[in-house]
Amino acid sequence: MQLKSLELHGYRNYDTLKLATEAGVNIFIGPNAQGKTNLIEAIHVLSLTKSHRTSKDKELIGWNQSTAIIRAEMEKRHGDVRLELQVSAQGKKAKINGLEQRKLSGFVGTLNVVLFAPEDLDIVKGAPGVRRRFMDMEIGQVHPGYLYDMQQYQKILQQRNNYLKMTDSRKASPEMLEVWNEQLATYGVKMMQKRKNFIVNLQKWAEKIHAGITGGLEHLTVEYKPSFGESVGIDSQVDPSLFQQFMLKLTQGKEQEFRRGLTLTGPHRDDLTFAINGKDVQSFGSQGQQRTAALSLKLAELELMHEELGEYPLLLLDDVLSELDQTRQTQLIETFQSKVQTFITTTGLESVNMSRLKDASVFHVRNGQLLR
Ligand SMILES: Nc1ncnc2c1ncn2[C@@H]1O[C@H](COP(=O)(O)OP(=O)(O)OP(=O)(O)O)[C@@H](O)[C@H]1O
Repeated sequence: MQLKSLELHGYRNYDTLKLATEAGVNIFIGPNAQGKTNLIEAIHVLSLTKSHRTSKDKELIGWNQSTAIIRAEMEKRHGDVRLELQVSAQGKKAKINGLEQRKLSGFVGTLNVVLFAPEDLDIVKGAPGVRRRFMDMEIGQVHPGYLYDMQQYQKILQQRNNYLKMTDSRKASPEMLEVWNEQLATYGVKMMQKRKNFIVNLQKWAEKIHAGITGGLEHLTVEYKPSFGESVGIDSQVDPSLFQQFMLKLTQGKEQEFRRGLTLTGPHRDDLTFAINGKDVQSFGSQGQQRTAALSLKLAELELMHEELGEYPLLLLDDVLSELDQTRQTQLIETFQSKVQTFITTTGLESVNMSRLKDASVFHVRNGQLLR
């Protein structure tokens, strides 16, 4: 797929921007704090309706503005599509080809992106919550139904946790808990099976890509570590035995859960592990190995989405080229430039291996304005 144009109104430091984008590599260059990341973020928000930098939507709205508008024209395998997302204090409104979408989940996944930013190092290095968010964002792009299951799961989890916190275990209603447990296990098992499926497929590509980048020296493995149930299947139907295990865990852990006021089992406590040549990357990997592992994961996602969607998503590289040595940059650029529309931000072209770029368009960013 390809973004043909991008239009911003009242978005962060862009009052009005109309940009015709190129099919190949688009480079946004400029000093710090000019609006390079804001542009990448706007494309990401149009894809997922969420920023990768903040969970507070109001931060996206330009100061002294009441609404931020992102519009784009894109070319997809099945034809051209116009997208519009409005963000205001009242919430978000999304339109596809001028038609307002009743649910945002129906909008997510029209434009697909893979973003690689410096903070993605945390997927390997950071806390488990970062890895769960990574899985959720990526699966949600390709399977909007997953987002629905996740939202339902979180809603029930919140209600159940409130109940655990507020209620004396001796006075708790077994009927109420039973209803929550059943709902939690139903949505939770669906999430676990989708996550497992995603990681199994991602691993296949990540291993190959990582070996390519490291000249065959490093063998990367990624494993899904659910909070229980070692043998999670990848079926789309709810696995009855996993459902029963989940129910049993919830029932058996009841006393402890009341004591702590928390649900202690389920996908909200899942994790991922990464190993290079059999050694845990989080504990033993160098900074460079951790960064390369994160990059391999992101590049694997491009291939995975291509398999699922029949076309490549956009690749957004925010301030990461300078972090990679020339060999890794070359590998990255050469692998994808002819098949994936790419957006790169950088403070200077000296850190980009320009000799390897075929048809790159360079835009200079200054204080929320663009010059070609
Ligand atoms: N809601 C907003 N309204 C107006 N301006 C904003 C808003 N949010 C951020 N900014 C401004 O946007 C600028 C930051 O832009 P951005 O994060 O895109 O920088 P950048 O060009 O990527 O810089 P760096 O190279 O440091 O990463 C800052 O000047 C900031 O004050």
